[in-house]
Amino acid sequence: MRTFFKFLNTYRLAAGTAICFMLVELLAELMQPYFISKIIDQGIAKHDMSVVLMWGGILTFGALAAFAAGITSSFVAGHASQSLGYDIREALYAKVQGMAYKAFNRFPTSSLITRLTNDANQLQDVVFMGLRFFLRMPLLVVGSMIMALVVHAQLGFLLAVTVPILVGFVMYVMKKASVLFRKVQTRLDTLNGVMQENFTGMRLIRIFVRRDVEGERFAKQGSELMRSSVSAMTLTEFTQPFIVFLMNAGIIAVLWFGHKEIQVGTATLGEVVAIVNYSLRTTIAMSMLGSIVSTVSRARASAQRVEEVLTTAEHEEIAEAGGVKSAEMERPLEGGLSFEDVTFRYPQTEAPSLENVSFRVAPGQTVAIMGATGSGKSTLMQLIVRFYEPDSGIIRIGGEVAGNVSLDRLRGSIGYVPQESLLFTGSIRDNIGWGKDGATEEEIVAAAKLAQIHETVAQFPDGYNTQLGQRGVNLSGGQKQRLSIARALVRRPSFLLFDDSMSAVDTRTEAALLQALGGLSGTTKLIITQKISTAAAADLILLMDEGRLLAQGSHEQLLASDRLYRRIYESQSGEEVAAHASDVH
Ligand SMILES: Nc1ncnc2c1ncn2[C@@H]1O[C@H](COP(=O)(O)OP(=O)(O)OP(=O)(O)O)[C@@H](O)[C@H]1O
Repeated sequence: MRTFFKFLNTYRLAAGTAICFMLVELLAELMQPYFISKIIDQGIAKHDMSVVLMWGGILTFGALAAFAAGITSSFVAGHASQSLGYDIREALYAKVQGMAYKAFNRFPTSSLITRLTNDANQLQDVVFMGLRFFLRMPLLVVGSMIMALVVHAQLGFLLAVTVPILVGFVMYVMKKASVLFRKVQTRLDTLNGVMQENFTGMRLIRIFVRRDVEGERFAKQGSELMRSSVSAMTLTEFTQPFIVFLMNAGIIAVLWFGHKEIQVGTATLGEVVAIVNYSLRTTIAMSMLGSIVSTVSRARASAQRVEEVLTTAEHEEIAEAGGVKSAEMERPLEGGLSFEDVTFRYPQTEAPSLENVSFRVAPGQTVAIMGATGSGKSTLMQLIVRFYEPDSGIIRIGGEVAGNVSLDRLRGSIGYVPQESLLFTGSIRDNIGWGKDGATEEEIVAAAKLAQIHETVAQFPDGYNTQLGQRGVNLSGGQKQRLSIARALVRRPSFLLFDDSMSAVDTRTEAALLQALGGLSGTTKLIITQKISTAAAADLILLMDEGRLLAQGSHEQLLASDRLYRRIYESQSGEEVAAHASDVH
């Protein structure tokens, strides 16, 4: 809650204004039953029209004042709450963007989305409700009690007894509901997670004919969300009828005793009407407490969830303040790369994913990284881009210790092509140009040519303006891979990292691509691959197994010295002969 109040602090002036106008509205409202009692007792009972007109005029003025103050208060409260919602979403977004990769992995994407949308909305709602009703309702209740006691002490006492019992009850419900609403929010996260997986995996679900199974999974999560929502709502909704019931019993008691008091002359009709009126207003205020309880309970759960993200301590180093970068920071890293006895294990993992790995790559060289799945190839790349820091050992990039280079400079010198190509909604030009701020048309076309995708793009009716659907659905796997290669190449980086990102590219295109990359003499290239043909063309091959570097050397050296490499070579050379034969036909 502390973080939430920090956000609220920015709007203390608006909040104060909304509360002041709300108090004017409240005061005008509280005086109304009193004025009505005057009209009845001093005007109607005594047949004095001038008194009726005078108090009637005051009553009308009071009602208009309440109306105007209410609208102003609502307007200011609305503005403050929407702005606060905006601030919370912005802060969450910035936090998530800057979060260290290992911390980011702790929050499922769907949960982060729920926190940025649903939870931020809950906090926005609670501020509006808070400024408009939280203070007004208790004040209306207390004010009505005081006014009832002022109007008639004995009858007012009835109201004064009922209210504290109800307040105690409401507090109890609020505590219970908070726990239940936290459960609702977690269930919503899970449901969003299932939805996200379902929509992104739509093709797979259809091909595997898993629609029924996935439908059931969705229905199961949906019904769990419904069940926990129902139990939370039941608790809060039960409070309202209970409050109304008790208050109505109080009103009956006021009417009963009021009737007796009027008979013996210790109370007037106007006084009884005023007390009933105050009781009715208290009933309305108390029954609104039900929805206040539910809003506060949800907001408490949401505030905790927002706080969890905002107080995450692990973040990447902050980008240079105000975007002002010195020439030194801007200067790209150039040269080779080395690992010196590097060991790394993922957080909460026992076995190291990289163990005592050492190798050296000269500037401009091409390195092929091979190994079985899970042998640590991608991990090695994640350490180069500093998603994680090594537990021991040193990584040098461009002659500098990677950990000492600013992230902006380090990553600005790298072109990275991920295992799964991820494209954005927009044109092909936008997607390639995304790799470099202000990339020119020539740079985009040159990158596309290098990535062997230019001819394909040129054949599209809209060329580089072709719009890509969500995640590039209207492209083939190989086309997507080549586009994401072009996106990395447009940066003209000093280092290129390919994380098994040519798997969907056919052999002939891959050969052309590798030849084109060979021409980038100033760029150091690291290519994770399963193909001997790619490895054979590299200056250095790293053969990985269970996080260790089994062997390293050129194709010829490894053929001569390493049994595993020879086995892979032999198993693939048959395939290559077959592939070559099919190319010829
Ligand atoms: N985020 C993570 N948290 C914990 N362990 C991980 C994480 N990512 C990978 N690992 C583990 O680290 C080891 C190396 O994984 P890595 O992804 O580097 O393998 P890889 O050689 O690239 O495999 P593949 O060829 O299948 O992509 C594996 O045992 C894997 O289970």
